[in-house]
Amino acid sequence: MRAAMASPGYAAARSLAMPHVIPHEDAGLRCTVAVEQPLPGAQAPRRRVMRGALVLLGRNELRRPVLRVVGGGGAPALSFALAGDAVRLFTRFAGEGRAAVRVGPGGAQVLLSDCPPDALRRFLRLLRLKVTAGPRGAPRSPRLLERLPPAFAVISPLQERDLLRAPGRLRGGERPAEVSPGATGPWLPAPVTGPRRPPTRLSAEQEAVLDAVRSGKSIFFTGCAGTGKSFLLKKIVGSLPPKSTYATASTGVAACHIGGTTLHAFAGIGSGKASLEQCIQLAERPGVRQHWLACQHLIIDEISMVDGKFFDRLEAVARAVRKRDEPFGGIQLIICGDFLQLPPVCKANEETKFCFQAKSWRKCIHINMELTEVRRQTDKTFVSLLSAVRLGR
Ligand SMILES: Nc1ncnc2c1ncn2[C@@H]1O[C@H](COP(=O)(O)OP(=O)(O)OP(=O)(O)O)[C@@H](O)[C@H]1O
Repeated sequence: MRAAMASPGYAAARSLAMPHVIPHEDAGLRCTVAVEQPLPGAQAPRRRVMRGALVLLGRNELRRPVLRVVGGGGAPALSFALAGDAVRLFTRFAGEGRAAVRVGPGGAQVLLSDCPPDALRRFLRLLRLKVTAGPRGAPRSPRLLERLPPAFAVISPLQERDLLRAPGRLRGGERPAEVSPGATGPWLPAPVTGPRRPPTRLSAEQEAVLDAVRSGKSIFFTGCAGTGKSFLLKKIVGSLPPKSTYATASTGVAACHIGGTTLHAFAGIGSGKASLEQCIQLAERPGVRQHWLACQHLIIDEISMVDGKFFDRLEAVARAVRKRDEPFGGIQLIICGDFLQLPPVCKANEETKFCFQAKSWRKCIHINMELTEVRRQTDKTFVSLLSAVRLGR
């Protein structure tokens, strides 16, 4: 319940102040939506783009699944009755936060982009299963409804009966299978082949960290080796909008693990040892500046190896380039690492500071959390030995 309340869909629906459309975690998605509707006689479809729209999956008064798109600025919502067999999903790029839903034989398409990939996958799975399990025999001409259906209700969470009604190949597995654009035949995707891995669930303490990230506050979380810091970071990356999220780490190897880049490559200020003015100039180069401006969520893994002075320099550069006075120029920081592991790399006789000793650390980090449950080993004696070594005992 806590996770559902913290979900983007839940928050988005609350902000609409529409108590009857508060979705559970999977039924609402905040993203950019382009609606393309073919016009009779016209060569190009009519296209309408809505940024920051809320996409809801619900049912109308006939209990048929409906996809509703609520744009900003008080524009009327668009609702599409999902016409059973004519619905097609294009999910090849779901991992990059993009997908398309062709809503009926008329060819109208709802294109979703800049979605948190994990939320998008869950939404598509729910849509696929609910449409499959819903009443068969679609209305003859599925259409864009002119008026909101009087009885739009957010669709219920997946229940056992939905799974039982769905074809066997859709029942298990969290991974949405892919339908390539232009594919013919029934809209249902090909079965996922190969051994099915059990779905991985976050532990309660990992879930609490994810909730804190979703609250929008800047967070540092730590934990000894094997507590699932990198595992959780991947989940965090998957829960944030791709266009404004930058996953970085102090080293290339750590960056690879979370599918990101190094913090130095992102920042574009070299070692950061030049004067602040020079660093700002470097960060304002084309190609670097765009990243600084687009970034809303900056993830930094293996923070123990980032020098405190470099962190202070980044913080000052962020405020200057983004022209915002808030700490780190208003970027949400999601920082992870274990200060009892590797320290910052430095030359002989060079003085270094850990990041938590940086002047700007306290004003930048709002929440500190610790993961305590070791997930890599189950042998308790070995885990306590490792813990003693970590603490230098
Ligand atoms: N919730 C979970 N469910 C299943 N497996 C998990 C979970 N959390 C972590 N793991 C597994 O535990 C192992 C250790 O996780 P991970 O490498 O993320 O730890 P870490 O804290 O980053 O370790 P290190 O500090 O050594 O890099 C991995 O094999 C990971 O897949």
